[in-house]
Amino acid sequence: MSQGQSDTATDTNSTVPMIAVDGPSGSGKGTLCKRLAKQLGWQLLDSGAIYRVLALAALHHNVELDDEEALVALATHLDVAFEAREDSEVVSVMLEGEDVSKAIRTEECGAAASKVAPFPKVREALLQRQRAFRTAPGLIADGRDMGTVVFPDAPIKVFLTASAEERARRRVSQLQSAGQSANIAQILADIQARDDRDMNRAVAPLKPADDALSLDTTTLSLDEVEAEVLAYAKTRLPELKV
Ligand SMILES: Nc1ncnc2c1ncn2[C@@H]1O[C@H](COP(=O)(O)OP(=O)(O)O)[C@@H](O)[C@H]1O
Ligand SMILES: Nc1ccn([C@H]2C[C@H](O)[C@@H](COP(=O)(O)OP(=O)(O)O)O2)c(=O)n1
Repeated sequence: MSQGQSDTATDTNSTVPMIAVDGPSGSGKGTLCKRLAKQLGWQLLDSGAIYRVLALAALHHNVELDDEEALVALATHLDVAFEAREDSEVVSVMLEGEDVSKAIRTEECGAAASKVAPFPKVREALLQRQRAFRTAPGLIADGRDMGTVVFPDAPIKVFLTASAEERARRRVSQLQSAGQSANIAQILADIQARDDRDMNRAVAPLKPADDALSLDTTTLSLDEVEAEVLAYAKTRLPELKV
């Protein structure tokens, strides 16, 4: 099937084990998923990076963030690649051959990604590209609709939450460690605006799948979150080697 065509509700590689991790910005999905992928030796899908790259491509090509048809054309032909560097664990995100790993991580790009994401045809155009990541030995998928739409038959689904205030504090420390200045009130407002857009869109809204483990990480350390998710994963897939 070519990208952009509609598909049935399930993905095609449903025998490959996987963990779907969804949740709002700053709940700890990215950090948890990187740890799990390393621990299990599985593939990693950072679906948010794909939406961020699409938003960046729209800015580069002067496409308005509300022009659905133009965004669909961009999404269908999006020249995005995830390149592992030989000398480190870092994965570079490439757009049209250019390393955009840093450019896509700004709060502005996150907000722009959340604005291109509500369009149903845009999401459909990116569906197969995401499902193609489900290859042996397994997949850790990070996003908003991994457990509900992209991989509804994932055997393990986790939904991370944390209070908006805690998520804003985490984002501020993250930006400060990267040498950037950050205003907590502004970051909190950005997080709340993004939550509102992501949770209230008509298609693939941010919400836990019915069969997901919901975990509030507000007062948990990263180690505690990882341990709890791995313990849960073992109950669902006893053959898991951890
Ligand atoms: N449970 C936690 N305790 C403390 N810091 C956390 C926790 N989870 C995530 N963080 C930190 O918060 C920041 C945002 O986490 P990240 O994994 O990027 O969230 P998300 O992918 O959900 O937006 C990172 O700097 C990360 O190290
Ligand atoms: N599966 C996904 C992943 C991200 N998105 C959209 C909505 C999000 O606000 C943006 C950015 O997602 P990303 O996961 O990179 O953002 P955070 O790291 O959680 O701040 O993309 C989506 O609609 N569906």
